[in-house]
Amino acid sequence: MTDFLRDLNDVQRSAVTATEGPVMVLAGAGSGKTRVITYRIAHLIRNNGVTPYNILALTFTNKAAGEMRHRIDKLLQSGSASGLWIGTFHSVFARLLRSYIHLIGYDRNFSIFDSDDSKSLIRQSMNELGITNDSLPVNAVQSIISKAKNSFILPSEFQSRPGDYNQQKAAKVYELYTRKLRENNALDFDDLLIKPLELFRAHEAVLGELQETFRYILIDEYQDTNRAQYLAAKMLGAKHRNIFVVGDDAQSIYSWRGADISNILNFQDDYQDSLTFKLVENYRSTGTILQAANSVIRNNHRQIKKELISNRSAGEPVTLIEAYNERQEGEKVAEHIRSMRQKDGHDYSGFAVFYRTNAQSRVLEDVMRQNRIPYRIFGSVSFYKRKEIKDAVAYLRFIVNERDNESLLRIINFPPRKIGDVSIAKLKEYAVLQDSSLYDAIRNAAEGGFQQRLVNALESFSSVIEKLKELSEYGSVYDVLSELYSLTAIPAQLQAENTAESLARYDNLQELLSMARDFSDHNPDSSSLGDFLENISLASDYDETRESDNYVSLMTVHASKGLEFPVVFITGMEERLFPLNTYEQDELEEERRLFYVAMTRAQEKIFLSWARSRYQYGQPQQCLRSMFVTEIDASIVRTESGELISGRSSSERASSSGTATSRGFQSKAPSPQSGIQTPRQESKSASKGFRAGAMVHHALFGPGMILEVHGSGSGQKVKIRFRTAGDKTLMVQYANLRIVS
Ligand SMILES: Nc1ncnc2c1ncn2[C@@H]1O[C@H](COP(=O)(O)OP(=O)(O)OP(=O)(O)O)[C@@H](O)[C@H]1O
Ligand SMILES: [Mg+2]
Repeated sequence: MTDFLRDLNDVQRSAVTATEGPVMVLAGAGSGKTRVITYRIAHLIRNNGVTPYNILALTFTNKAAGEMRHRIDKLLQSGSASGLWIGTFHSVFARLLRSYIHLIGYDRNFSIFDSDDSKSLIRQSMNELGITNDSLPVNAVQSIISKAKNSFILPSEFQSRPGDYNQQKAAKVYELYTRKLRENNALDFDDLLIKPLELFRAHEAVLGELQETFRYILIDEYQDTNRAQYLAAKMLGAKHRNIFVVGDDAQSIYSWRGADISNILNFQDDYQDSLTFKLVENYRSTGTILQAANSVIRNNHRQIKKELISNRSAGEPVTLIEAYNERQEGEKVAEHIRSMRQKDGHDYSGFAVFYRTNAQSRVLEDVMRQNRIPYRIFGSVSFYKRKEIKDAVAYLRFIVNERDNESLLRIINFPPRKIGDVSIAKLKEYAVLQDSSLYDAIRNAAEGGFQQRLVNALESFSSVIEKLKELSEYGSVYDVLSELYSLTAIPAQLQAENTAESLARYDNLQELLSMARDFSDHNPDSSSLGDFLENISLASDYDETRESDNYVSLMTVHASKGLEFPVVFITGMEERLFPLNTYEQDELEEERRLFYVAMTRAQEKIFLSWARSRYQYGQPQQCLRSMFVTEIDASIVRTESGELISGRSSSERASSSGTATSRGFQSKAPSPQSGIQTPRQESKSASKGFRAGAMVHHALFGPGMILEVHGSGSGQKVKIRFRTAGDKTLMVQYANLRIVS
């Protein structure tokens, strides 16, 4: 046994050394689940002599994979982990598909479409089917298709399912969209998960080979796997059955993406002989932080009871920041960062600022900039989603995959070559007539009877492509990209424009060039364009961080999963923001788990902030403090001046006297009860407004949220969760309830 196992507590060590057969670790935040995976891999390699190539480790982000690899290398004190399969489901499966996808009718050089590309293809499909965005929004269709894919329902099956009119229309789009993806030789993100399943089912020999390769499978954040991921893991692990999963049901926050918490609950059913370990000691956070997190998550009904105790001292109380608007909220956050830096000597990198929705980041970002606090923002418009980057990447993608019409259409007239939509439509027709690809039609345009002007423009385009293609055969990614810049003069144009925006875009293109150089330097063996593109396609918003930099991290709560920071600010603690508009109990519980995730990222100190007024939907809205704040044990929460907080805030009092309007009155989707109303008007229509999820106020019990509504008329009863008084069922007729929002 090697020394490093001493860095683990007894249960962790048992989980690490129980290497054979199915094992699950079910444990709360910060209890060392990720650490156990890391050590287990090191143990398999060092102490059990397993070849790294036979180990498959699946993490939630590429960054987590990188860190894990780095730690394993450190534990083994050599490069002996090379060959290890480690990455996200998406990246590992993309790698597998590069080897085998020809067996199910794609070329190995397939493109990976991001969600914008896929939306554009769905829009095209809808157009062709004569379905307008007004009758059925493209976003809705995209989400229906994605859900179907994640549940592993193929178009044919989806079409034969009974469904309402919209479902049926979506089913048609799904079918055409699938066909178009294939024509483009492209996969969307969901395909990266389901194509392997298709492959495994159709080609048992391939599955057998992979089962043999992956003798040990380890999965982090198992609570957030969806059905396709679950099935894939199960199939790959079926032979050796050395499948090791770690997770925390209280941190399941991706059900909107199809994650299925029952995967964790079913593990024991699937593997009757499995071992389960529970880790109860939290090494990350102070006692106070855990007390705060535990007091909140206790309000969820659906959870596996787990114990979590801190092995650290109580530490500092939670500080609640109250601001009059979102700008002051940001200012206060910046002020606390500045003063804590001076007082406690934290680096900027010791601070993280979280928000529930991306829209909140703009003001926070402004404030950081104005206060000269270095920051980095994750998850808004990610680097790779910027127009100039997408344009350059589209060129690269097209060079690799000539059938990628999405990319082709993006670049054919960029920079402008006077090739308009009408010409493109004609070219498409010509391609169909010739039974050729669109690019072949372009190359043969001279024979197609098109105007000479157009033929010339197309020739100038294809000559750029052909030159770059040739260069990509022997040149590095860096060479290809610099040649692209010079042939198209895109950066030069931006520089010449000389506006703040164009210069920022110029800088981004230069950044892409440095990345290409970096990539070529770090991957001398595989510096192919295809690999570079794969890295780009699979980079997620939260992967953009660089270790050495010293900056404050700004990110959504979703992006914070698995991470830890000494000081955490959770902003926008307001009703209808965090928790976000929720009407269903399930959704509220998911919001609460999100809040739990946010709090448990903190090691030393949590700040919660909220604004009494916030600009939303184009106008300032009055806000109520989040019910989640009240759920935290009041004894450990202090105001900025160090006082205990009272159960209700000043604005809640204001609203109960009928002077303030709540943001909640203006809902995004117009409904009979929407529009700005005063609480007084609202209470007149009170009986109509009683619905699960509505916030109400009771003279005696104070604020609460309706969980269930039973009956109607004079017999109507409602079950309400009061913030301080707990759950009560009341008769509407007598309860004198006022609907707050
Ligand atoms: N036995 C231990 N001794 C010292 N430190 C530990 C031990 N176990 C875990 N830690 C530290 O505690 C912190 C939390 O561990 P880790 O990130 O593995 O927890 P986790 O269960 O994966 O958390 P999350 O649920 O948030 O993903 C890390 O900094 C880790 O290094
Ligand atoms: Mg973890």
